[in-house]
Amino acid sequence: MASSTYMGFDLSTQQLKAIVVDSGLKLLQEAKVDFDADFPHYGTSKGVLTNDAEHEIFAPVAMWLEALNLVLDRLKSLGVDFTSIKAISGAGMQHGVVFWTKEAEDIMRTLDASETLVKQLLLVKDSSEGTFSHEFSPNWQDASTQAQCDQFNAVLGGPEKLAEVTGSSAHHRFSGPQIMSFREKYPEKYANTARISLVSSWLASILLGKVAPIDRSDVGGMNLQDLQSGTWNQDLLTLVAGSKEGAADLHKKLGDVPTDGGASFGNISPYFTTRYGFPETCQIIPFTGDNPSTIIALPMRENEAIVSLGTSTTFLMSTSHYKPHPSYHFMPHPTTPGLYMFMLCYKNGGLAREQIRDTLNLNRNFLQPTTSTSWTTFNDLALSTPPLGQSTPSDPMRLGLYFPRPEIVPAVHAGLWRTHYSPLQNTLTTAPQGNPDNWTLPDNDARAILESQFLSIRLRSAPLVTTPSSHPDLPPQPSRIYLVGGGALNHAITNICGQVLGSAEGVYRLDVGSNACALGAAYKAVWGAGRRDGETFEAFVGARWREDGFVQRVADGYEEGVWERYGQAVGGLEMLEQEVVRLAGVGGQ
Ligand SMILES: Nc1ncnc2c1ncn2[C@@H]1O[C@H](COP(=O)(O)OP(=O)(O)O)[C@@H](O)[C@H]1O
Ligand SMILES: O=C(CO)[C@@H](O)[C@H](O)COP(=O)(O)O
Repeated sequence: MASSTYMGFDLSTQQLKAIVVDSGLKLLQEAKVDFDADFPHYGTSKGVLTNDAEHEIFAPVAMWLEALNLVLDRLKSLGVDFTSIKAISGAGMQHGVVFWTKEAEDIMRTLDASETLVKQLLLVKDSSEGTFSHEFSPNWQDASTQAQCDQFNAVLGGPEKLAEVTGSSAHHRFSGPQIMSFREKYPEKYANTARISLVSSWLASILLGKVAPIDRSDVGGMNLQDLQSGTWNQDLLTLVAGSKEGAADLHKKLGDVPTDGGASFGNISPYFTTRYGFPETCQIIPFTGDNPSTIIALPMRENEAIVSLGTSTTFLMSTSHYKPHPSYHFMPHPTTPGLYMFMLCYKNGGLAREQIRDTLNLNRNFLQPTTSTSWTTFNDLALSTPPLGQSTPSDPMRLGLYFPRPEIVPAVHAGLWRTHYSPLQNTLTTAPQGNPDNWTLPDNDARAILESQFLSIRLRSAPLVTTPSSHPDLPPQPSRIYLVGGGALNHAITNICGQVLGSAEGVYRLDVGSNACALGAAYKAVWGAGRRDGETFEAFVGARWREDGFVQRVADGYEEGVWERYGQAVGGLEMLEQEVVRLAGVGGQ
């Protein structure tokens, strides 16, 4: 009999990825579906659709259904033996919600394995029939819910109080404000909604054949749960539902949240056993958010950090200290009670870097300037430019903010600002504007955008980092930084990340497969199905983890002199942000 294998999914902005590992955590196979490239008929760009007039960003649920069939077909053609898959878990981009009709579970129970999911589950347009009461899922980049966020921030007595209770102040993308906006905009569809899933629990539900509970960690991206007690906050439910009676109904729509992140939801649905050959006993282990799943792709220790360089940039730490603040997020840890995930999230990550790359390529007049996606010019310029554009430490520092989309941190409208900061006088010496003197455009942007992105992380993570225990002589900084996501493949990005943020033991890249969230999900499946009574995720994975095969050191991290110079620049960045918020007005997130 073949030995057991485990599957992990990641349903992210631009792709659905699936991987298979063995019980020793070894990666066996992986496959992906790229939404824009594989499904041009949905008309998405970078995985989403937009309604610019209302700042809405969303994705078609049907596209994800089609992707699930296709990614499994692809694994099959790679030779994956589905009969040995003992358990499945997964990750979904955070905050997005899917609305189910009351007919949904009946329809899911009676699926015909010879037909595709999309054909059988799709909404029957403008009626309550079908599985989904709304054909789209709001995306985390959506910025349409300012009015709802204002009420969220007010209802408990201010953004600080909301952050203390739910782990975050109100954010446009968070599920609570999104559900409230859905009820106000589409009251009939809301009334036709029997259940509400997050993206992660939605994918688990499809595989399970009934609506799966929301995950203990992903619930931290909703602005709805009291994280300390693990219960829905009644004032917030009442706000979203519009009345006290509505709050009880909303509670039913959301369901209860189990506390054990490893306890099986049950067996896989017969649709998948018949169509793909999964065993009837294959377990569905709770699916979590993509960021919580990323922190379990590595056995993280105190004072270590992950920088995830995907469509969004996120900075993640695992900590036992719950210190909520309106400008960042705390969420329950996906596997381990008593631990939390600290997170900073930036909307302008990979796509903002790509925009500078494309301008540079266009400017160099490459053979096919408009279609070149090569990072060579970007990297050469980033690495050949001195830190902060300074020839000597007394020169003004070049600092920029690159926000093609409204930003979360700081919460500000879209825009592009460049300036000079004098560390000696502690002032901005030129007004923030698009094109200042002594700034060679677009060449100087390559280094400046990377510095700006990492300086923002350094500014906001400072309260969380301590003196590395392995290097007690060094100033407070992460002991180690692990990079994951598409941008981690880029050596200019990895080097500049280490120079700005430090990292006593160096900068590492996760070197297993191409996707950390899917890997974390697969590890959770192995743990959920294989743990002994009371065995923690850390102990279980730690016993199977091999540093030499799983991570690679890609940059030095702390460089004496350079790190200190970036320390001065942090003050300049903070000043630039304040000035930009003053000029452009709060409006992002
Ligand atoms: N060599 C590279 N250098 C810089 N960025 C890269 C490189 N390869 C991929 N990327 C970036 O990675 C991003 C996708 O990363 P990924 O982790 O797959 O994202 P997501 O999970 O959000 O779909 C793209 O926006 C792309 O710009
Ligand atoms: O909004 C957040 C976190 O709060 C994003 O991190 C999303 O969870 C999706 O990120 P990608 O993996 O698609 O970059």
